[in-house]
Amino acid sequence: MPSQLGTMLLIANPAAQNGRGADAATEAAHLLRTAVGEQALDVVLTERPGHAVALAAAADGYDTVLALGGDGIIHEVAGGLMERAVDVRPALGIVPVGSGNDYARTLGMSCKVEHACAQLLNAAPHPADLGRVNGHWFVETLSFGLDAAIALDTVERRKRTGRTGTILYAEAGIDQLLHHLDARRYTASFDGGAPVAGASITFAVQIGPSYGGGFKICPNARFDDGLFDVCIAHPPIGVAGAALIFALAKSGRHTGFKQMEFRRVRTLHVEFDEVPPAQMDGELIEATTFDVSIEPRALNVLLPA
Ligand SMILES: Nc1ncnc2c1ncn2[C@@H]1O[C@H](COP(=O)(O)OP(=O)(O)OP(=O)(O)O)[C@@H](O)[C@H]1O
Repeated sequence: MPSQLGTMLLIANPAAQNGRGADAATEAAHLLRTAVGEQALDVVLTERPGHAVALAAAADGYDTVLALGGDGIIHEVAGGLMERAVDVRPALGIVPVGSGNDYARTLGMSCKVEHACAQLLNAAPHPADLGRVNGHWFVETLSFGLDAAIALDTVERRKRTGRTGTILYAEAGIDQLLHHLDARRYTASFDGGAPVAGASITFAVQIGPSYGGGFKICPNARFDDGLFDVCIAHPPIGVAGAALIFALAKSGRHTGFKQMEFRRVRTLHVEFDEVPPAQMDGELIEATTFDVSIEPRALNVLLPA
């Protein structure tokens, strides 16, 4: 079958989803090669964190680069592709094999390898916005506070207890809600406006709607509208209130609470009193000051038909 995707490079994280990435890469390579021919697809497995950035940056001669893994590997591949000049920048496709899969939700990609490959074979490129924070690119989410603390807690907890998946996230979430509902003081300037001082429990800067493994924190965010959607949860929020807001945020029904502030912006400068727990596409970022800007329609991504 002829493919519109041209020559493809599949960059796969064998360690994604606790090691399932390796088998998923074999399955995806078989399915794609069966459809497009042996010659049209090269496959490379990442060997360490950060490796996918270099692999994508060096993707000479490919029309399409596919990232197989979780949001972390998509983040790295997108960052590498953005190091390439625009006229030699392949389109990005994703085969979601992660724990959170937030970008997959935003793009409408299936988390079943077989279905995702079928979607890719019929996909069309569409320009997507990317975010930039302190020199790093991100595809979906940047956030400070509670959800970032949960994400970071899972890493330590996974090592300590060996737990994975929903149980791991539920334990980390309950622990953070009960014991670490910290308000963090910040000063923020939106679109170059006058600085605004405030305190936040969670402060999310979204390209698409999804963060934290499927929470629709900014339910109306669009990944191609040239704007960030910002959601700031202000104190006071008690444990019961936070649990309710989190439960409702799963389906984006938390927006009416008076503690929630929403904005749409192109740039943001935010300074915290001390280093907050912070994540971009699920990866740790450590700083007290964050300069954030949107690059509209920066990268062609493959969207299911
Ligand atoms: N070969 C490798 N060995 C160990 N870690 C790797 C390797 N290649 C990449 N990584 C790192 O693994 C981390 C997680 O990757 P990824 O997001 O693909 O999977 P995940 O954690 O299962 O999914 P999610 O981000 O959705 O939770 C990233 O920080 C990435 O840099």
